[in-house]
Amino acid sequence: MPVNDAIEAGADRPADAEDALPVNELFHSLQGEGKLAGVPTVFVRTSGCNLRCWFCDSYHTSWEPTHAWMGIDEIVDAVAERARTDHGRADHVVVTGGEPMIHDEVVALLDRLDAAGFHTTVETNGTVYRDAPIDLASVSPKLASSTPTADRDPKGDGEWADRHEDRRIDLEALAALVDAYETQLKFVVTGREDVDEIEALVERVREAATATVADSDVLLMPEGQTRERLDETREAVAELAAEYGYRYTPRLHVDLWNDAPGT
Ligand SMILES: C[S@@+](CC[C@H](N)C(=O)[O-])C[C@H]1O[C@@H](n2cnc3c(N)ncnc32)[C@H](O)[C@@H]1O
Ligand SMILES: Nc1nc2[nH]cc(C(=O)O)c2c(=O)[nH]1
Ligand code: SF4
Ligand SMILES: [Mg+2]
Repeated sequence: MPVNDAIEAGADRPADAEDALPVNELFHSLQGEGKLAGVPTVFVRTSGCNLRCWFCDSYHTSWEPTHAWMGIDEIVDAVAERARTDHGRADHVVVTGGEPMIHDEVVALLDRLDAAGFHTTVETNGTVYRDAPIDLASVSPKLASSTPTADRDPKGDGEWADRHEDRRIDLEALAALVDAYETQLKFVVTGREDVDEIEALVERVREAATATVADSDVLLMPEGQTRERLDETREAVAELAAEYGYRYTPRLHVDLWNDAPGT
Protein backbone atom coordinates (compact mmCIF):
# COMPACT_ATOMS: atom_id res chain seq x y z
CA MET A 1 0.00 0.00 0.00
CA PRO A 2 1.46 3.44 -0.86
CA VAL A 3 2.40 5.50 2.18
CA ASN A 4 -0.39 8.04 1.56
CA ASP A 5 -3.17 5.46 1.60
CA ALA A 6 -1.42 3.97 4.61
CA ILE A 7 -2.09 7.21 6.51
CA GLU A 8 -5.74 7.07 5.48
CA ALA A 9 -5.90 3.56 6.88
CA GLY A 10 -3.80 4.55 9.90
CA ALA A 11 -1.22 1.89 9.04
CA ASP A 12 1.84 3.82 10.22
CA ARG A 13 0.18 4.76 13.50
CA PRO A 14 2.29 3.80 16.52
CA ALA A 15 0.70 1.19 18.78
CA ASP A 16 0.47 3.64 21.70
CA ALA A 17 -1.20 6.40 19.60
CA GLU A 18 -4.86 5.60 20.11
CA ASP A 19 -6.48 9.03 20.13
CA ALA A 20 -3.93 10.63 17.84
CA LEU A 21 -3.59 12.45 14.52
CA PRO A 22 -0.67 12.72 12.08
CA VAL A 23 0.33 16.39 12.36
CA ASN A 24 2.49 18.06 9.72
CA GLU A 25 2.65 21.51 11.35
CA LEU A 26 1.00 23.58 14.08
CA PHE A 27 1.43 27.36 14.06
CA HIS A 28 0.01 30.79 14.81
CA SER A 29 -0.66 33.18 11.91
CA LEU A 30 -3.40 35.25 10.28
CA GLN A 31 -6.14 33.41 8.40
CA GLY A 32 -5.01 34.07 4.86
CA GLU A 33 -8.09 33.00 2.90
CA GLY A 34 -11.83 33.33 2.83
CA LYS A 35 -14.47 35.18 4.84
CA LEU A 36 -12.23 35.32 7.92
CA ALA A 37 -9.09 36.53 6.11
CA GLY A 38 -6.96 38.61 8.45
CA VAL A 39 -8.18 37.03 11.71
CA PRO A 40 -5.44 35.81 14.13
CA THR A 41 -5.66 32.02 14.08
CA VAL A 42 -3.86 28.90 15.21
CA PHE A 43 -3.50 26.29 12.45
CA VAL A 44 -3.37 22.52 12.89
CA ARG A 45 -2.27 20.83 9.67
CA THR A 46 -2.96 17.09 9.52
CA SER A 47 -1.14 14.87 7.05
CA GLY A 48 -2.58 12.57 4.39
CA CYS A 49 -5.06 13.29 1.60
CA ASN A 50 -7.50 11.31 -0.52
CA LEU A 51 -6.86 13.61 -3.54
CA ARG A 52 -3.73 14.78 -5.37
CA CYS A 53 -4.17 18.25 -6.85
CA TRP A 54 -1.20 18.99 -9.12
CA PHE A 55 -0.94 22.48 -7.55
CA CYS A 56 -1.19 21.39 -3.90
CA ASP A 57 0.58 23.99 -1.77
CA SER A 58 0.94 21.43 1.03
CA TYR A 59 2.98 18.84 -0.88
CA HIS A 60 4.23 17.22 2.32
CA THR A 61 0.72 16.31 3.41
CA SER A 62 -0.42 14.86 0.08
CA TRP A 63 2.21 13.81 -2.48
CA GLU A 64 4.90 13.04 0.10
CA PRO A 65 3.27 13.09 3.53
CA THR A 66 5.40 13.74 6.58
CA HIS A 67 4.15 14.10 10.13
CA ALA A 68 4.53 13.33 13.79
CA TRP A 69 1.68 11.50 15.52
CA MET A 70 0.29 13.71 18.28
CA GLY A 71 -2.28 12.79 20.91
CA ILE A 72 -5.47 14.90 21.00
CA ASP A 73 -4.50 16.24 24.46
CA GLU A 74 -1.09 17.21 23.15
CA ILE A 75 -2.59 19.03 20.14
CA VAL A 76 -5.11 20.94 22.28
CA ASP A 77 -2.34 21.97 24.70
CA ALA A 78 -0.13 23.13 21.83
CA VAL A 79 -3.00 25.13 20.30
CA ALA A 80 -3.82 26.76 23.65
CA GLU A 81 -0.17 27.68 24.18
CA ARG A 82 0.16 29.30 20.75
CA ALA A 83 -3.19 31.05 21.20
CA ARG A 84 -1.93 32.66 24.39
CA THR A 85 1.76 33.31 24.20
CA ASP A 86 3.60 32.43 21.01
CA HIS A 87 3.57 35.43 18.68
CA GLY A 88 0.29 36.85 19.88
CA ARG A 89 -3.30 35.95 20.66
CA ALA A 90 -6.03 34.05 18.88
CA ASP A 91 -9.48 32.65 19.59
CA HIS A 92 -9.85 31.06 16.15
CA VAL A 93 -8.49 27.66 15.14
CA VAL A 94 -8.24 26.24 11.62
CA VAL A 95 -7.98 22.50 11.16
CA THR A 96 -6.54 21.84 7.73
CA GLY A 97 -4.30 19.40 5.92
CA GLY A 98 -3.89 17.40 3.77
CA GLU A 99 -7.50 16.41 4.10
CA PRO A 100 -8.46 16.62 7.79
CA MET A 101 -11.85 14.94 7.33
CA ILE A 102 -10.36 11.57 6.32
CA HIS A 103 -9.37 11.07 9.97
CA ASP A 104 -11.99 9.74 12.46
CA GLU A 105 -10.13 11.47 15.31
CA VAL A 106 -10.70 14.93 13.84
CA VAL A 107 -14.14 14.86 15.50
CA ALA A 108 -12.64 14.38 18.97
CA LEU A 109 -10.16 17.20 18.26
CA LEU A 110 -12.95 19.56 17.19
CA ASP A 111 -15.02 18.60 20.27
CA ARG A 112 -12.13 19.54 22.51
CA LEU A 113 -11.31 22.80 20.69
CA ASP A 114 -14.98 23.80 20.80
CA ALA A 115 -15.21 22.99 24.51
CA ALA A 116 -12.13 25.16 25.09
CA GLY A 117 -14.02 28.09 23.53
CA PHE A 118 -12.31 28.34 20.14
CA HIS A 119 -14.08 29.28 16.92
CA THR A 120 -13.39 26.33 14.61
CA THR A 121 -12.88 26.40 10.85
CA VAL A 122 -12.25 23.22 8.90
CA GLU A 123 -10.52 23.53 5.53
CA THR A 124 -11.77 20.58 3.48
CA ASN A 125 -12.03 19.39 -0.11
CA GLY A 126 -15.68 18.48 0.59
CA THR A 127 -15.47 14.76 -0.17
CA VAL A 128 -16.10 13.57 3.41
CA TYR A 129 -18.90 14.64 5.77
CA ARG A 130 -18.57 14.34 9.54
CA ASP A 131 -20.78 15.50 12.39
CA ALA A 132 -18.63 17.80 14.56
CA PRO A 133 -18.67 21.26 16.17
CA ILE A 134 -17.59 23.21 13.09
CA ASP A 135 -18.28 26.97 13.11
CA LEU A 136 -17.21 27.48 9.49
CA ALA A 137 -16.90 24.74 6.91
CA SER A 138 -14.41 26.13 4.41
CA VAL A 139 -15.09 23.81 1.52
CA SER A 140 -12.86 23.85 -1.55
CA PRO A 141 -14.32 21.45 -4.11
CA LYS A 142 -11.76 20.48 -6.69
CA LEU A 143 -12.32 21.32 -10.35
CA ALA A 144 -11.19 19.36 -13.42
CA SER A 145 -8.28 21.79 -13.71
CA SER A 146 -6.83 20.36 -10.46
CA THR A 147 -6.37 16.83 -11.85
CA PRO A 148 -2.74 15.63 -11.94
CA THR A 149 -2.55 14.57 -15.57
CA ALA A 150 0.82 13.20 -16.77
CA ASP A 151 1.96 16.61 -18.03
CA ARG A 152 1.20 18.29 -14.68
CA ASP A 153 2.06 15.54 -12.19
CA PRO A 154 4.61 16.97 -9.71
CA LYS A 155 5.90 13.50 -8.87
CA GLY A 156 5.16 10.78 -11.42
CA ASP A 157 3.40 10.20 -14.72
CA GLY A 158 -0.25 10.78 -13.95
CA GLU A 159 -0.74 7.61 -11.85
CA TRP A 160 -3.12 9.50 -9.54
CA ALA A 161 -5.21 11.15 -12.28
CA ASP A 162 -8.04 8.59 -12.46
CA ARG A 163 -8.38 8.21 -8.70
CA HIS A 164 -8.35 11.98 -8.22
CA GLU A 165 -10.95 12.42 -10.97
CA ASP A 166 -13.25 9.71 -9.50
CA ARG A 167 -13.08 11.13 -5.98
CA ARG A 168 -12.95 14.89 -6.35
CA ILE A 169 -16.72 15.64 -6.30
CA ASP A 170 -19.16 13.96 -3.90
CA LEU A 171 -22.45 15.84 -4.15
CA GLU A 172 -23.96 14.07 -1.14
CA ALA A 173 -21.04 15.09 1.08
CA LEU A 174 -21.13 18.67 -0.24
CA ALA A 175 -24.88 19.00 0.42
CA ALA A 176 -24.50 17.51 3.91
CA LEU A 177 -21.76 20.04 4.76
CA VAL A 178 -23.82 22.95 3.43
CA ASP A 179 -26.89 21.81 5.39
CA ALA A 180 -25.05 21.23 8.66
CA TYR A 181 -22.65 24.18 8.85
CA GLU A 182 -22.12 27.77 7.93
CA THR A 183 -20.23 27.17 4.70
CA GLN A 184 -18.07 28.96 2.20
CA LEU A 185 -17.38 27.34 -1.19
CA LYS A 186 -13.84 28.42 -2.06
CA PHE A 187 -12.71 27.50 -5.55
CA VAL A 188 -9.10 27.55 -6.72
CA VAL A 189 -9.26 29.28 -10.10
CA THR A 190 -6.60 28.78 -12.75
CA GLY A 191 -8.40 30.67 -15.54
CA ARG A 192 -11.67 31.65 -17.21
CA GLU A 193 -12.13 28.00 -18.33
CA ASP A 194 -12.98 27.10 -14.71
CA VAL A 195 -16.03 29.33 -14.36
CA ASP A 196 -18.60 27.23 -16.28
CA GLU A 197 -17.76 24.27 -14.06
CA ILE A 198 -18.07 26.41 -10.92
CA GLU A 199 -21.48 27.73 -11.99
CA ALA A 200 -22.74 24.22 -12.81
CA LEU A 201 -21.45 22.76 -9.55
CA VAL A 202 -22.92 25.57 -7.43
CA GLU A 203 -26.30 24.92 -9.09
CA ARG A 204 -26.04 21.18 -8.37
CA VAL A 205 -25.20 21.88 -4.72
CA ARG A 206 -28.16 24.27 -4.46
CA GLU A 207 -30.48 21.57 -5.83
CA ALA A 208 -29.08 18.88 -3.52
CA ALA A 209 -29.01 20.97 -0.32
CA THR A 210 -31.83 22.42 1.75
CA ALA A 211 -29.84 25.39 3.05
CA THR A 212 -29.28 28.45 0.89
CA VAL A 213 -25.96 29.01 -0.86
CA ALA A 214 -25.74 32.75 -1.57
CA ASP A 215 -23.45 34.05 -4.31
CA SER A 216 -21.50 35.77 -1.52
CA ASP A 217 -20.78 32.32 -0.04
CA VAL A 218 -19.00 31.38 -3.28
CA LEU A 219 -15.39 32.53 -3.28
CA LEU A 220 -12.94 32.61 -6.17
CA MET A 221 -9.30 32.23 -5.08
CA PRO A 222 -6.39 32.62 -7.48
CA GLU A 223 -4.11 29.60 -7.90
CA GLY A 224 -0.60 30.35 -6.69
CA GLN A 225 1.83 29.23 -4.01
CA THR A 226 4.24 32.10 -4.62
CA ARG A 227 3.96 35.87 -4.96
CA GLU A 228 5.30 35.59 -8.50
CA ARG A 229 2.58 33.14 -9.52
CA LEU A 230 -0.15 35.22 -7.81
CA ASP A 231 1.11 38.28 -9.69
CA GLU A 232 0.11 36.36 -12.83
CA THR A 233 -3.26 35.02 -11.61
CA ARG A 234 -4.91 37.32 -9.05
CA GLU A 235 -6.12 40.17 -11.24
CA ALA A 236 -7.92 37.95 -13.75
CA VAL A 237 -9.57 35.99 -10.92
CA ALA A 238 -10.69 39.19 -9.17
CA GLU A 239 -12.24 40.36 -12.45
CA LEU A 240 -14.05 37.03 -12.89
CA ALA A 241 -15.49 37.36 -9.36
CA ALA A 242 -16.79 40.84 -10.16
CA GLU A 243 -18.19 39.71 -13.52
CA TYR A 244 -20.06 36.69 -12.16
CA GLY A 245 -21.19 38.20 -8.86
CA TYR A 246 -19.10 35.90 -6.67
CA ARG A 247 -16.69 36.92 -3.94
CA TYR A 248 -12.92 37.22 -4.40
CA THR A 249 -10.56 35.98 -1.74
CA PRO A 250 -6.91 36.93 -1.52
CA ARG A 251 -4.16 34.63 -0.25
CA LEU A 252 -2.77 36.96 2.39
CA HIS A 253 -0.12 34.53 3.67
CA VAL A 254 1.33 34.29 0.16
CA ASP A 255 1.21 38.07 -0.34
CA LEU A 256 2.75 38.71 3.09
CA TRP A 257 5.13 35.79 3.63
CA ASN A 258 5.34 33.97 0.29
CA ASP A 259 3.69 30.90 1.93
CA ALA A 260 6.76 30.11 4.02
CA PRO A 261 6.31 27.12 6.38
CA GLY A 262 4.54 28.20 9.57
CA THR A 263 2.59 31.02 7.93
C1 LIG B 1 -3.83 22.48 1.26
S1 LIG B 1 -5.58 22.60 1.26
C2 LIG B 1 -6.03 21.59 2.67
C3 LIG B 1 -7.50 21.42 2.88
C4 LIG B 1 -8.22 20.54 1.86
N1 LIG B 1 -7.46 19.42 1.47
C5 LIG B 1 -8.63 21.36 0.65
O1 LIG B 1 -8.04 21.18 -0.42
O2 LIG B 1 -9.53 22.18 0.81
C6 LIG B 1 -5.92 24.27 1.90
C7 LIG B 1 -6.46 25.27 0.93
O3 LIG B 1 -5.45 25.62 0.00
C8 LIG B 1 -5.99 25.62 -1.30
N2 LIG B 1 -4.87 25.46 -2.24
C9 LIG B 1 -4.01 24.42 -2.32
N3 LIG B 1 -3.07 24.64 -3.24
C10 LIG B 1 -3.33 25.87 -3.76
C11 LIG B 1 -2.71 26.67 -4.76
N4 LIG B 1 -1.63 26.26 -5.44
N5 LIG B 1 -3.25 27.88 -5.02
C12 LIG B 1 -4.36 28.32 -4.36
N6 LIG B 1 -4.96 27.61 -3.41
C13 LIG B 1 -4.46 26.40 -3.12
C14 LIG B 1 -7.01 24.52 -1.26
O4 LIG B 1 -7.95 24.59 -2.31
C15 LIG B 1 -7.64 24.76 0.09
O5 LIG B 1 -8.62 25.77 0.01
N1 LIG C 1 -2.13 31.92 6.84
C1 LIG C 1 -2.69 30.85 6.30
N2 LIG C 1 -4.02 30.86 6.06
C2 LIG C 1 -4.57 29.73 5.57
N3 LIG C 1 -5.89 29.50 5.32
C3 LIG C 1 -6.03 28.23 4.90
C4 LIG C 1 -4.78 27.61 4.88
C5 LIG C 1 -4.61 26.19 4.60
O1 LIG C 1 -3.52 25.74 4.23
O2 LIG C 1 -5.61 25.48 4.73
C6 LIG C 1 -3.85 28.56 5.29
C7 LIG C 1 -2.42 28.60 5.50
O3 LIG C 1 -1.66 27.68 5.22
N4 LIG C 1 -1.91 29.76 6.03
S1 SF4 D 1 -7.30 18.24 -1.69
FE1 SF4 D 1 -6.20 19.83 -0.53
S2 SF4 D 1 -4.50 18.79 0.52
FE2 SF4 D 1 -5.36 17.36 -0.99
S3 SF4 D 1 -4.02 17.58 -2.73
FE3 SF4 D 1 -5.74 19.00 -3.06
S4 SF4 D 1 -5.13 20.96 -2.15
FE4 SF4 D 1 -3.69 19.40 -1.44
MG1 LIG E 1 -2.15 26.75 2.92
